[in-house]
Formats: sequence, structure tokens, C-alpha cells
Amino acid sequence: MSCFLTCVRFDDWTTDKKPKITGSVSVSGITCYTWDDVESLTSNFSRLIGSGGYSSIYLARLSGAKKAAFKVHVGSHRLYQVFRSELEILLRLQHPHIVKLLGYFDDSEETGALLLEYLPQGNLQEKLNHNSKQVLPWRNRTALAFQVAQAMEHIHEKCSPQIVHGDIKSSNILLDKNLNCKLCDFGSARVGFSSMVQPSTTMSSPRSKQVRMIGSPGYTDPHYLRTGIASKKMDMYGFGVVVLELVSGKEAVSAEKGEMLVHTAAPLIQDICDLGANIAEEKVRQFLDPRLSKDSSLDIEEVKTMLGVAAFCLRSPPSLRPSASQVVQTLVQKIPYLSFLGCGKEA
Ligand SMILES: Nc1ncnc2c1ncn2[C@@H]1O[C@H](COP(=O)(O)OP(=O)(O)OP(=O)(O)O)[C@@H](O)[C@H]1O
Repeated sequence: MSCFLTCVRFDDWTTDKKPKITGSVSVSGITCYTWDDVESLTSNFSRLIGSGGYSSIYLARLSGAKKAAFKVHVGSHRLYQVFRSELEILLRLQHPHIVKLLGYFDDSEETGALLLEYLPQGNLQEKLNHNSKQVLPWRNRTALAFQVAQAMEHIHEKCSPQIVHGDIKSSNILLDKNLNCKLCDFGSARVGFSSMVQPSTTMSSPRSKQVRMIGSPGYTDPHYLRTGIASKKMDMYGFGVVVLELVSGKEAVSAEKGEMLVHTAAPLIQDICDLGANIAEEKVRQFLDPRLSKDSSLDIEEVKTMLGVAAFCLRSPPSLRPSASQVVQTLVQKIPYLSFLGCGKEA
């Protein structure tokens, strides 16, 4: 098999931001594969493990029986551009709670594939689903909120140039065997100043060139829908919805009634904003995932903290929302065990 053809290093960026091919040995651990390799590692695409609007994700088996996931974008230049954009961003990112890029295939025209570390427990949306065999314990839910906030703090504040994810939602949060998480799907992400550019061409003239709107139903910041301006605060909004899902166990958009969780939670969110920790326990319990009633780790004050975080993240105008690092600080101050879970420090 003709793997390990080329390598890409973080310091090998050319001015047009395309990864520069530097040799035949993979030094940084990020490998460029051939299409034959993609076919062979996925056993001819025999096991589909996920799919989205832009790609299909297949199980790949590396040497030594190590598993990985090949995220394949095939068939159009538009999908290819989504692939390129995600590749360029993942090449910059290294964080314990962001999915790791292991390699890629790129035909430079219309097909691309990202080889990602494999997360065996699927995504958070599936795990919270009522048909899931396992009920996610309360302590894991607080830890997941904390870990996602840390990943967002990294992309928003600690890396340069800063990155807006653009599609924070529970199906973009992948779980490992210990129920720790990694943020994935940077296909909608915006880097640096590009995140602040208003796509006025789409909004003003239907004839003009289409600019792709980002985000997913139930998670999209109303301010972004109105203005088209992608910002860190739109990520905070999506995070607020994810925290509501973690507390309630409900979907962002109910499959049965089509109701949005932000709407059903609105009266409670208002009470939290008005009363803070003085909110009646009864109201909090009514919103709480009923499957947590027997969970001995449940602490109602922690539930109030999580709801407080969600309420602040969902505020309008966006300038009233906290930053990711403020969320990280609040969670660790109010839920002290989070700092002892081993997820408080970057690896
Ligand atoms: N590394 C991985 N390990 C395990 N499962 C994965 C991995 N990457 C993706 N998946 C599965 O595939 C699903 C879709 O992945 P992803 O969101 O990256 O695709 P997409 O085409 O960008 O989707 P979207 O329509 O949300 O933009 C995930 O929700 C998850 O269930």
C-alpha cells in the first residue's frame, strides 16, 4: 500500500494557505493518502458510521487494528471547498477536546477526505436520545459542557488567527470510550476577519452569487439569521442550546412536534435571568431530564448553574453573552469537581 507519501507540517504554510508538500515521510504525523489508500483503509467504504449534509463518514482500519474515521466529500466543487476549509482549520488545531486530524486525501478538484481519530461512542445527540441504552449520568453532562467550553475557548481566544466554529450542536460533539468529548465538523468554520464579513451579496440580491449560510435548525443565533454576521457569540448561542439539551435530555428541535427547545425553555430561561439561584426548585425539576431522577450524583444547585450558563449564552443582543473563557471559569468555580476530572488542563 502506498501510504505515507507526503507530509504536512504546521510551519509549512505557504501564503495562499495551502499545505505545502515537503517530502515522502510523515514527520508531523499528518499523512497525505491516495484514493487507493482511502478505498483500502475503509475496505471499500464497507462501514458507514455517520453522514451529514456535506460528507459521509466511514470506519477506517489502520495498521495494528487501530480504528479511525474517513470523512469523505465527493462529487462537487462546493463539497470540495468545504473539505479544504475544514482541512486547513484542522491542520492548525491541537486540543484535547477537538477531534484530531491524522491524514487526508485531496484530488485538488472535487474530492477530498479527512482521516480523523475515531470516537467510538458516537455523538452527544445520539447519546441523549431516549432510545439510547445508556442514560448519561449528571456528572458526565457537566463535564461535557465544561470540555466543549474549553474547546471553544481554545478556538475563540487561544489560537491565532481565532476561529468561529459556526455549527455548535450536539451531533458535532463526539464521545470517546470514557464519555469525554471532542468537538468536530469545522466545515462551517470562519477564520479571523472572515468571520466578521457580512455576506451582503446574498441578502441584498437573489440574483447575486450565493453565500452559504451556516448553522443548523434549533441552534442558529437569531442575530446571525438577521444579519449574516458570523461571530464567536453565535457559537455561544449554539453552546447555550447544547447545555439545555444536557439538562433536559430533549432535542434542540423536537422530532415529534417540531418545537424548538429554546422556545419551550423560554419561560424558565426568563425566570433564571430574573431570579438567578433563587428560582424555585420545582420549576427546575420540571425541566430536568426525568431519567436523572435516580442519579445519585445529581445536585440541584449544579443544575441551576448549568441553566444560568445557558440563559446567559442565549441572551440578545449577542454582546450580552459571555465569552467561552467566562463560561469555563463559571463552571469550574461553581462545580469544583470539574477541575479534578483531568479535563481542566490541556494535554
Ligand atoms: N471521528 C469520528 N468518529 C466517530 N464518528 C464520527 C467521526 N466524525 C464524524 N462522525 C459521525 O458522523 C456524523 C457526521 O459528521 P460531521 O458532522 O463531521 O459531518 P458533516 O457532513 O460535516 O455534517 P453536517 O451536516 O453537520 O455539517 C457525526 O455526528 C458522528 O456521528
